[in-house]
Amino acid sequence: MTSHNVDLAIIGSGSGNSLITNYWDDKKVAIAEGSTFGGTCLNVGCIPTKMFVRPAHLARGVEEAALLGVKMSVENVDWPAMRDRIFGRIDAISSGGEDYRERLENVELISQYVTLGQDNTLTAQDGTTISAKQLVIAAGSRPSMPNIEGIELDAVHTSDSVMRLDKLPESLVIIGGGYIACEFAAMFSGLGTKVTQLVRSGALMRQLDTEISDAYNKEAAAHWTVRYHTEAKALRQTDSGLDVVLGDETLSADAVLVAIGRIPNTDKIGAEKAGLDLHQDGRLKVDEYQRVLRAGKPVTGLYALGDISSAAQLKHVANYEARLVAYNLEHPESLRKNSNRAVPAAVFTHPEIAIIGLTEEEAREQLGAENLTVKTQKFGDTAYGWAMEEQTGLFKVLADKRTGKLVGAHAMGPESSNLIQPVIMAMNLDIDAHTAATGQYWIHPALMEVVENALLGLDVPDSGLL
Ligand SMILES: Cc1cc2nc3c(=O)[nH]c(=O)nc-3n(C[C@H](O)[C@H](O)[C@H](O)COP(=O)(O)OP(=O)(O)OC[C@H]3O[C@@H](n4cnc5c(N)ncnc54)[C@H](O)[C@@H]3O)c2cc1C
Ligand SMILES: NC(=O)c1ccc[n+]([C@@H]2O[C@H](COP(=O)([O-])OP(=O)(O)OC[C@H]3O[C@@H](n4cnc5c(N)ncnc54)[C@H](O)[C@@H]3O)[C@@H](O)[C@H]2O)c1
Repeated sequence: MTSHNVDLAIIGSGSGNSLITNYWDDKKVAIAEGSTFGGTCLNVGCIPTKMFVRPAHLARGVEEAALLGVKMSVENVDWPAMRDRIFGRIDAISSGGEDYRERLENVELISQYVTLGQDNTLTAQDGTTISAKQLVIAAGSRPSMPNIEGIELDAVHTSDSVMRLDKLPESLVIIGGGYIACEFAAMFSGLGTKVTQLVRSGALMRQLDTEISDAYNKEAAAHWTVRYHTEAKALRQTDSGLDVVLGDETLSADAVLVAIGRIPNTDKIGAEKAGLDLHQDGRLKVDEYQRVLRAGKPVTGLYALGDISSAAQLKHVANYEARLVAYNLEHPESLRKNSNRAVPAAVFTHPEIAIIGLTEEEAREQLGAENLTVKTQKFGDTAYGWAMEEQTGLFKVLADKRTGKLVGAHAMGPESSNLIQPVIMAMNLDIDAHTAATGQYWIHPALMEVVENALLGLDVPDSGLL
């Protein structure tokens, strides 16, 4: 039986892989990865999805062009070429990263699933044991599946498999109304698939600020079919695809995509058996230094990061936590705390959405309505918005009237994920709204003027700048 004694062991090769800095060059490290090297973001998450979003966006360009007096048509969507270009790049990056780790003398790559034992030990599927001075759990999350008849059928997909389909489905039923469902609904419908999205509640992306959520739901429903208050009761194989039973009614589709949330892999690593503290949703509990808790106390030398412990299942959060854990592993005598700064996110659906901080409802509750100032700037009321004939985009900012402190921003429209960054910067660096608006030049007539105008529209104290 093989056993390894190492200075550092890591479960998971997503953000966990970046913990292996030069500091470990003269020390022993083991990294366990039971699936494809590189984790979710690279192989089945952020990167391939956005590589599909781009061609879908181009295909949708026909709509915008028509508004501007250019008649275009999409001749052909070559799904196999698109898919092979995307995974031709991604698979090579994954296997290149794996080869690199395998070649490093100080690193032991364990290409198997492992489970936790006592005192920072791990056991692999073939019985290999790893005993580590410090251990990091970065084992991520996986798609959650509803318990309905037919869920195991071949034509039922999750985000793990739907991007590798042999051909572009003519029709697709998507179950779910969150990030993944809305990104794939926009992507497949943009490429020409007839998409029907089934949502249990009365709104897609219902956690959004209500003004943005209302605007987004209107736009989504104008581009693909959204069925609210609708649940799939059973899925049945047919000669041509699947029947999706809704109750009295049945929909037919080539394929079904399930996107109803992701569950942390704590069960897979045996976290409960190892006595580690869990949140109700199955995440590991960690303290402000990312140390894993057992009976409310941090376990010496045991850290967690990313989807397995974070409320925000986002790659920039996993990467930030990896930088923090890397620092703390290397400086056990002077640990640094998680900044707990506001977490931004963007949803690459159509139209694109970006968010940071409080919604208007939350801000009213927290600051008091009388202390809140809000401005919603229409993209269509700026020079570049005219150039684009933009009719739906919104950029909303919220601030404390008394101090000018920005407390949130919510955007829907082209390039929202980029446009929101100056507000993220102002919020993180504590720059008040008036200084952010007037303390710099804003390039004219760039689309970014949407943000300038939104900030200028707030009722906040004058910074003295012009
Ligand atoms: C379709 C999709 C699109 C997304 N798009 C975005 C986006 O645009 N922007 C964004 O910020 N976030 C996005 N995300 C979320 C983002 O991908 C995750 O938050 C991030 O990848 C989490 O990183 P991680 O290191 O915590 O986990 P992962 O990258 O999932 O890594 C965990 C690794 O651990 C391995 N593992 C698990 N259990 C074991 C075990 N017992 N033994 C050995 N190995 C194990 C897994 O195989 C996996 O490779 C998306 C996610 C999905 C699914
Ligand atoms: N652009 C991005 O940053 C990005 C993109 C994709 C995924 N992600 C991350 O991945 C996470 C998971 O994405 P997701 O879309 O799977 O989850 P989600 O939490 O965003 O949305 C899940 C949706 O499924 C619904 N739902 C839950 N159970 C259901 C059931 N049994 N039947 C029908 N509907 C049900 C929920 O009401 C919700 O609308 C996201 O929360 C996000 O953090 C981020």
